[in-house]
Amino acid sequence: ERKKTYAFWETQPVAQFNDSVSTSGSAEDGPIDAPKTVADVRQEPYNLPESFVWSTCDVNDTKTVEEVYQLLTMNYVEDDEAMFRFNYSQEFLQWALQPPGYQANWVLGVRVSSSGKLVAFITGVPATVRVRGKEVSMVEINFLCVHKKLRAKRLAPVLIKEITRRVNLRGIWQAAYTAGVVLPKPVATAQYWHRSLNPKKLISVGFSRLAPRMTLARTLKLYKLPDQPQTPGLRPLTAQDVPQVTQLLSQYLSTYELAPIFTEEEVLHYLMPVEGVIDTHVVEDADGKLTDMLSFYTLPSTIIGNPTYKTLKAAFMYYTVAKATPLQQLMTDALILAAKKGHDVFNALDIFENDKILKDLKFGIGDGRLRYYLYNWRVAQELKASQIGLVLL
Ligand SMILES: CCCCCCCCCCCCCC(=O)CSCCNC(=O)CCNC(=O)[C@H](O)C(C)(C)COP(=O)(O)OP(=O)(O)OC[C@H]1O[C@@H](n2cnc3c(N)ncnc32)[C@H](O)[C@@H]1OP(=O)(O)O
Ligand SMILES: CN(C)Cc1n[nH]c2ccc(-c3ccc(F)cc3OCCn3ccnc3)cc12
Repeated sequence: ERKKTYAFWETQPVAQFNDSVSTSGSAEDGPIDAPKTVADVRQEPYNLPESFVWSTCDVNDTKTVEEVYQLLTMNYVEDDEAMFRFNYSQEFLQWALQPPGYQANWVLGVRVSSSGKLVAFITGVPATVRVRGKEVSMVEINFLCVHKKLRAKRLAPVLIKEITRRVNLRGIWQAAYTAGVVLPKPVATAQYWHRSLNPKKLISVGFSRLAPRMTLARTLKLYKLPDQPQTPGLRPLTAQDVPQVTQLLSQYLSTYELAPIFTEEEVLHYLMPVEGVIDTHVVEDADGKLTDMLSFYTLPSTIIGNPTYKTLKAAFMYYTVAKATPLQQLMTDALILAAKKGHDVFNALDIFENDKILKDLKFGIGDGRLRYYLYNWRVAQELKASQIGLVLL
């Protein structure tokens, strides 16, 4: 639901709900804040409440990434019924937080001074994002987390202001982020959908329910998939494919109003397969040309309080380009590959052209939405989900 007042967000350079609609309609897209230089940026860190200290977290350090994992696995995002909580793996965090150009001091934690216990976290990674035709250097903000015992103490605004300060010190003034909650002010709202891969487990953990007048046997039959992908020439991405895939992906992403601009180094980092983290396949034709690609990432959820099953293994649709192959066929292969790797469910947003194929591929609509936000960047017009070509982890 939408709050009436946002005491913190009303102080920030973000579009507000009560912003007067530009009558002239000619309002250009652009920064909300007056231009600043690095010299204008506050030099000292923001003050934390007594007994807390800032602590940059090196996720390459085994002990530190374990501490980050423990904080998130117990205190990060839950679904609305508090049945599931995201359980990002340590390998996933190392992948997500160390793309080309990453800044160590943008992986920001808060520790209890006396015990050293990690109790809050927020991260930023660099990204070049095209917004309605304008290329903007940004950070993607993610993994904002405050320990359950420290909630509603206004710690989040301090974390947000401090990471903003650190990013500004590097001459970056915009950010992109997504959230399930409504904040001032979404640039787009996406709906999430789920495709059952292991209906028996999903029903037994309460993720899905047996449809009316459906038996379990009939349900298993409904979601059954072939054991092997169907598209000829489908194979895992290799490093040699990166130049071609960068071309293929960049051309496709340029058709969206909000999308990343990837260098070859970023394509190598974000799409090179990492076991249990990111899976990318390409379609190679008879002449050795790459005509399509599909990718999904693995993000399990803890099943809160279930004695039999501990984890729900979910695949999340990432970047997919269907050029020579019909999108429906390519996505069916993604489902087959995810099922083959033991995923219980395949999640997707109704961004890209996904709304055309979700129903035919037997996705069911989810119980919530993911909102897209920009910091210090006004867009004259909210975007439709189908104009979004950006996936945040
Ligand atoms: C130029 C660079 C700029 C970089 C920065 C860009 C901006 C980046 C922004 C961050 C993007 C993160 C993206 C991301 O990580 C993906 S969204 C996932 C966020 N994390 C979770 O949901 C984990 C579980 N929840 C928690 O850990 C806490 O509830 C959190 C930490 C969420 C809030 O802690 P708390 O103890 O429950 O609350 P207080 O400390 O008392 O603070 C209350 C204030 O926080 C506002 N709030 C609540 N949830 C928020 C959310 N998801 N984004 C932004 N703001 C959020 C809320 O509206 C209120 O402000 P208001 O008074 O105006 O209403
Ligand atoms: C994106 N990234 C920033 C993580 C993140 N934060 N907040 C969120 C709210 C929804 C989704 C989401 C995105 C796509 C999807 F198919 C299902 C989703 O959530 C299901 C509900 N749920 C929440 C937790 N466990 C289950 C992600 C996120």
